[in-house]
Amino acid sequence: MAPTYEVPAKQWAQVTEKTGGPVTYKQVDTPKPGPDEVLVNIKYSGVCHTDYHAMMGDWPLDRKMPLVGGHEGAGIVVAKGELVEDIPLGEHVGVKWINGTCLQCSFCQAADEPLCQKATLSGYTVDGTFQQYCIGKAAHVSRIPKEVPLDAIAPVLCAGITVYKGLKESGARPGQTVAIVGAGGGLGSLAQQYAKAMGLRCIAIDTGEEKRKMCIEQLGSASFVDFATSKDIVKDVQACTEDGMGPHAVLLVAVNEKPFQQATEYVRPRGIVVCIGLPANAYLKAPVFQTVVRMVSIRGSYVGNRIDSAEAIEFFRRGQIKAPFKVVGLSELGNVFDMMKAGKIAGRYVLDTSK
Ligand SMILES: NC(=O)c1ccc[n+]([C@@H]2O[C@H](COP(=O)([O-])OP(=O)(O)OC[C@H]3O[C@@H](n4cnc5c(N)ncnc54)[C@H](O)[C@@H]3O)[C@@H](O)[C@H]2O)c1
Ligand SMILES: [Zn+2]
Ligand SMILES: [Zn+2]
Repeated sequence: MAPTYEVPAKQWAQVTEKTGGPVTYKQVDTPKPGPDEVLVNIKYSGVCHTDYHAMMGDWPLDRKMPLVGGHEGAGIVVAKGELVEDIPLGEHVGVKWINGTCLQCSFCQAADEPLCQKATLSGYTVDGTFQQYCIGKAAHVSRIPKEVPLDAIAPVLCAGITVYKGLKESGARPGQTVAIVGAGGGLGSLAQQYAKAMGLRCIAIDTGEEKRKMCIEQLGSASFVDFATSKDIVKDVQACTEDGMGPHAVLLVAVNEKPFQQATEYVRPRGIVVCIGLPANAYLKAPVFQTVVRMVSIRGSYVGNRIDSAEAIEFFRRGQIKAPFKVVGLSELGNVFDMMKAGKIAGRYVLDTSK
């Protein structure tokens, strides 16, 4: 028999009350699931740079306010609506950025649900995972096998899915080289592990000794270029490839505009530049002549669909994804945002919602 759960009327949450923050740790009402929704007791939530952008109002996309952010939530289904038949109470699930979509439009029909115009976004247009109890559409929560630890899988639910999808979009094939720009952060650290599991060689680009060490010694990148000390990024990145012609693909997961202007210069002829990071007010710029005669492609990649999500979790379950993360209490989100703003986080912070 499926277990039953007692759900408290009030719960702890981190709430953004106005653009620019800060977040306030306080008790709020526990939400109730609608007919096609589940209520998830979030045990752990990763902190993605997107959550910081959401608090700051960095993007030309409306969000709810006040807002409970967070979209890397891992937990247990403790209640569900009457239409939910295939998810038993007690199931381990993940709440990701795409909280729900219409399932009817041409994008949803083609399994391109991140492009659904009616998509609801966790921690952005609906309250997210920086709380103890969070709502997800049953059709969109990700199943997490019971043997997978909920703290370590949390960052996979946005960062992992997104870079896994981005690597697919990069067209890079086993044996080829991909540059990861922003390699020391949450997306970047996972990108190196997925790339390695996919048989790719990585050039990590970020700054500082701690991140260099993590990328080379823990995450298995072949080389590291420090963007802050390099005198010529283009030359230095190209020098990391055997023939000096540059990487076959570039994954841009940095939070600054500058590398978005540089990547087309060092990518290999016929290479693909995949834009994933979303710095505020940023533009892409590339020289037309070199882009044409070197046959360079530039594309965007946005989270992943449900099967990308399931595959990203399965890579983790098989033991192929080991990226460093630090666990602190939900009450400490404000400090995590401060470190994030300063670029001081190597890997990911994960919040324990019980503290
Ligand atoms: N497209 C998507 O679907 C998607 C999904 C999730 C996150 N994002 C975005 O991806 C970005 C990264 O998120 P995160 O959580 O990994 O952030 P993070 O703060 O953990 O990491 C960002 C890293 O970029 C590095 N960086 C800054 N300037 C750089 C430069 N000039 N060159 C190289 N590296 C540089 C920083 O040192 C840091 O290590 C954010 O903008 C986030 O909103 C996009
Ligand atoms: Zn749709
Ligand atoms: Zn995210």
